[in-house]
Amino acid sequence: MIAINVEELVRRYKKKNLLKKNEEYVAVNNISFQVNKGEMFGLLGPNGAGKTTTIKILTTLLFPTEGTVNIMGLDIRKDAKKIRNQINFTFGGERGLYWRLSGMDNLKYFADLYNVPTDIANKRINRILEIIGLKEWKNERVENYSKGMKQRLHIGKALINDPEVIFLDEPTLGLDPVGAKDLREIIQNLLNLDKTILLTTHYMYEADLLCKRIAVINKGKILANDKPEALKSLVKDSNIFEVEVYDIDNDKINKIRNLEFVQNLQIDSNENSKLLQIQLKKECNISSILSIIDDNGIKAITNRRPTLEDAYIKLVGDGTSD
Ligand SMILES: Nc1ncnc2c1ncn2[C@@H]1O[C@H](COP(=O)(O)OP(=O)(O)OP(=O)(O)O)[C@@H](O)[C@H]1O
Repeated sequence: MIAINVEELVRRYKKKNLLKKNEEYVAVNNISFQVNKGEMFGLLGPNGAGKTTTIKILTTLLFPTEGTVNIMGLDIRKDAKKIRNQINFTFGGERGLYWRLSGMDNLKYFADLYNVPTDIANKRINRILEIIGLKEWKNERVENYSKGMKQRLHIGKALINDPEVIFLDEPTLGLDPVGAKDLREIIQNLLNLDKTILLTTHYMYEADLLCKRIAVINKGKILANDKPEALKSLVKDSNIFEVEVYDIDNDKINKIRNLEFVQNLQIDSNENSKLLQIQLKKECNISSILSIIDDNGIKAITNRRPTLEDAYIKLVGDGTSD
């Protein structure tokens, strides 16, 4: 069964610039995708790609400009109220919880909002506290929770109406590696409860680990929609060459980018160094790269197999062109 069906969805915003009153900005530009019941589906894309706009439409918070959306067979335009009973969502960040209440009282409050009968709510809340690993902390005020615990409570909040479909917008944003790992396990376990999940994330590793299928979205359009393995095969014929240098100027970077066997170049800047991640065709001449950066103080060189992140960079580009 199809849980989420999106067809030719378009969302335009009026531009905020007062001088260009009637100009519109297309945030979601004719996208279509389906998510099967019980599946975890990932929506990946850079800032401003249109992910949050899409989720807001799917959760009935924003009206679509064009196109159709069905959630559990219900039409987003006609059955928004019924849909709201079958879905829930988290929009990351720390807002939306009552910090002066305990975790348990937060959940009780949200159960009330959904009119869950008290006896069912009590059982459900106990179960939720187990799922999100906050049983021992249930009477502690949320203001004393760590960021990871707050995010777990957000997931708990999203389970309070026992929804069929859950939308998670960047659930692990800003968490430390251990907090993020714990949360990923909790999210993974939601599939055992037969939930359908639509997840947005900036972390490729996370999408690769959790999602059965992934749509890569950029500038409002879907560039690819496939299993992680299939996306990775987009870069199976390339090699990733990583060079860490103390510093490098734009001229040299452009010289490397223009080498005929260089498919992509991504730079991660740290305080004391820059990491160049260079996607190379199979047939390449590494020494010509090294001769360009020879005098820049090379700290480290590695050669590695491509990951989902490399496939993503190939699809979305490295941010140098518009
Ligand atoms: N209310 C609004 N009015 C005008 N433009 C908007 C509005 N909300 C979003 N946009 C624009 O629509 C585009 C898509 O935004 P959206 O928030 O959906 O992207 P996103 O993929 O979720 O990005 P991020 O990862 O940064 O959250 C952006 O260019 C954004 O500036």
